[in-house]
Amino acid sequence: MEVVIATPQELAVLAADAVEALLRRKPDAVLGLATGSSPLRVYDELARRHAETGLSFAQARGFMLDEYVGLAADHPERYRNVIEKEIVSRVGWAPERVQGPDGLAEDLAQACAAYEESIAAAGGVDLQILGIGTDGHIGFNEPGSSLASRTRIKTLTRQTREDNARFFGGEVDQVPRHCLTQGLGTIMEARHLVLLATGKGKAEAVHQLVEGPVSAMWPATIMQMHPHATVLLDEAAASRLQLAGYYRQTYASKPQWQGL
Ligand SMILES: N[C@@H]1[C@@H](O)[C@H](O)[C@@H](COP(=O)(O)O)O[C@@H]1O
Repeated sequence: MEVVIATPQELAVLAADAVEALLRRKPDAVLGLATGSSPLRVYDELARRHAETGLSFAQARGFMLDEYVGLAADHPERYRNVIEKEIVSRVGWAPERVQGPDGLAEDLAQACAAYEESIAAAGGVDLQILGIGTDGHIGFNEPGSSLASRTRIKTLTRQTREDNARFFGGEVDQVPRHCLTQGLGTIMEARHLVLLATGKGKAEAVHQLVEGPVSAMWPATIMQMHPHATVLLDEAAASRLQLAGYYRQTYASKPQWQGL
C-alpha cells in the first residue's frame, strides 16, 4: 500500500495522472467510479484535460461502486445522475458506456448478480477510484460487511445517513435506508485501487485503513491485502497516522518514472 500526503489539489492531479496514463496505454480501459465529495477534484481535473488536451474516454468503460435503493430515476442525488453530472457528461463519455447497480430494479438480487456479470464481461476494473466513509466503509460496505462480499443490498448505518444528509437538504430522513454496493470481494478484484481522503473527519478511518488490523469492523482495511493500492491523503486526513514520517520519506525518494 502506498500512502501519499499532499494538498487536495496535488492529490487530484496525481489521481488524474494515473487515469490518464492508463487511458493512453489502454484506451478501452475499465474505470471504477466513486461518488461522494472525495473524487470531485479528480473529475474536475479529468474534465479539464478532456477539454484542453483531448484526453479521450470514448473507448473506455465505467462501472459505479454503489447506488441508493428506491430514489426516483430523475432524483438529483441518485448516484447514476450524480456520476452523469460530475464526470460522464463532462468528458464526452457515451452514457451507455457507464453502468451502475440498478437501485430501481424489481428484483434487486438479480440486478446485483447481473451487475457482477457485466463487470466480469468487461474484463474487470483496471483502476478503481474510492473514497472512504467516516465509519471506514468503501463503496457502501458498512462495518460488519463480509470481507469477501459481492454486489448486494446493504442497510446504511445511521452515521452514514447523517454524513450524507448534507446532499439531501440536511434532512437525514430523506437519505435512503438501503443501497446496492459492489462487495469488498468485487472491489478487491480491480487491478489498481486509488483511494482519496481529505479532512479531519476521515483521520480515524484512514488510520485504521492504513495501520489497523484487517477487520470487518473497518471494511476499508481489506485494502491492505491488495497488491496495488494507493492512498492519497491531505494533512488533516493523515493526522492520526503513526508512520506518517516514513510514508513521506518513501514518497519523496520514489523514482519519478514509477507513477502511482
Ligand atoms: N457511498 C459513498 C462512498 O462511495 C464514498 O466514498 C463515501 C465517502 O463520501 P465523501 O467522499 O462524500 O466523504 O461515502 C459515500 O456514502
